[in-house]
Amino acid sequence: MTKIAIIGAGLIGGSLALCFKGQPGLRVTGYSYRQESADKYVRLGVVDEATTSLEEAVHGADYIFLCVPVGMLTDYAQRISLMPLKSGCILTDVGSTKAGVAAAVSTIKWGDAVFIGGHPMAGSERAGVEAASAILFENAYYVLTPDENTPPEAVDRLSYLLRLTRAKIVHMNPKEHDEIVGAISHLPHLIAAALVNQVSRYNEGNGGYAMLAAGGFRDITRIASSDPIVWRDILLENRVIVLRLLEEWGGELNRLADILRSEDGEAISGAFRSAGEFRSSLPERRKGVLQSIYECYMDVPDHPGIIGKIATELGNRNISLSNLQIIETRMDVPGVLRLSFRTQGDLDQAVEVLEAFNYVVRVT
Ligand SMILES: NC(=O)c1ccc[n+]([C@@H]2O[C@H](COP(=O)([O-])OP(=O)(O)OC[C@H]3O[C@@H](n4cnc5c(N)ncnc54)[C@H](O)[C@@H]3O)[C@@H](O)[C@H]2O)c1
Ligand SMILES: O=C(O)C(=O)C[C@]1(C(=O)O)C=C[C@@H](O)C=C1
Repeated sequence: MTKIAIIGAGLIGGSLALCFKGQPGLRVTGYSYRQESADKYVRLGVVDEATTSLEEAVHGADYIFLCVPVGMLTDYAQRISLMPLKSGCILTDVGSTKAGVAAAVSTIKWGDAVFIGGHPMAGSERAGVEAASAILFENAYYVLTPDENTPPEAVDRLSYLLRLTRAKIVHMNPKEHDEIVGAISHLPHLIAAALVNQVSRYNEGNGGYAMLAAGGFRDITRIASSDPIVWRDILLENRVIVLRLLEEWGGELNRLADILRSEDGEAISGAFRSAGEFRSSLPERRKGVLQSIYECYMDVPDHPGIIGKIATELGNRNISLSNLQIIETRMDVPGVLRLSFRTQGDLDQAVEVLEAFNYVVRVT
């Protein structure tokens, strides 16, 4: 039996555990610092067994996944390095920052064990084992950060195990990782939190802000609900890069303010045009729980029964809607409806049908 120890089976650790549990020849042990959580891991069927003893969790393990907040990773790595480990054991982490941990673990004596940094580029604003999902990583990128001293055989072995996540493994240098992920993940989380807090302050004086907050606000701020401790640690760890990115973000905002001040309509539409072009060129994840969404938006007149009519027309053609949301609707202007589908085929067919009914449809 191959033993996999998951240290902290929250959203990410629990999702990894679900990818491995029940696979032939694999046995998954969860570790939590709290008995209550360890019991929950077993009750929810995320692991085969769970313990609050770190030593017991890592004893005889072939793979150890450190899935705790970034600020605790080095401490856990150090403690584990002092415990008896199985020869050839591979330790890896899932932390959202890579350079700090890589530097810290490079000073640890691992004996026969090997440490390989890792970071699955998938997640959500939810936290805890209840949010874990076996398909979270499907088709996402999974970054590994081996260095020149990492035995290629160990990288191959870890990559082979990770095939069970159905993620796409890529290798990257920790510093480059932190620079890129700082811009595409850490900065956006800060911006989302700042925007929500700004609006929340306005709302204290006038509840209309929360009342009218519709699709646009919700779309850009979903990640503001992310776990406070997880994000405290990520941002503190990558602060040098994030502080520079924030300065550059300030520059972007100043440029936008300038063109607005000078009422330069061409420059404003240019900003949206170039942003839209880059956004549509982003590679899409074709599967997976969080991003298996193929969406279009359509303007709908505020007629009673219009939504039922749209759903019926699609249903009559066997086009399955996975979600339908009214983003905005007022008596005097068309509302916006967001239609979500599980496959590109359903989306394409739906657009064809809706356009045949003369609806204006936009695909994101
Ligand atoms: N949330 C995401 O979208 C995402 C995506 C990729 C990687 N990550 C990384 O994954 C790691 C875990 O994040 P998550 O989103 O699964 O968070 P989570 O809160 O769902 O899970 C964190 C786990 O750490 C444990 N933990 C918390 N405090 C602890 C303490 N004081 N001592 C011991 N264990 C403790 C919790 O019990 C839980 O099992 C982090 O390093 C994070 O950077 C997160
Ligand atoms: O989809 C989300 O909610 C996420 O926050 C996932 C996300 C990201 O920013 O893309 C967050 C942190 C990670 O380390 C990797 C992925």
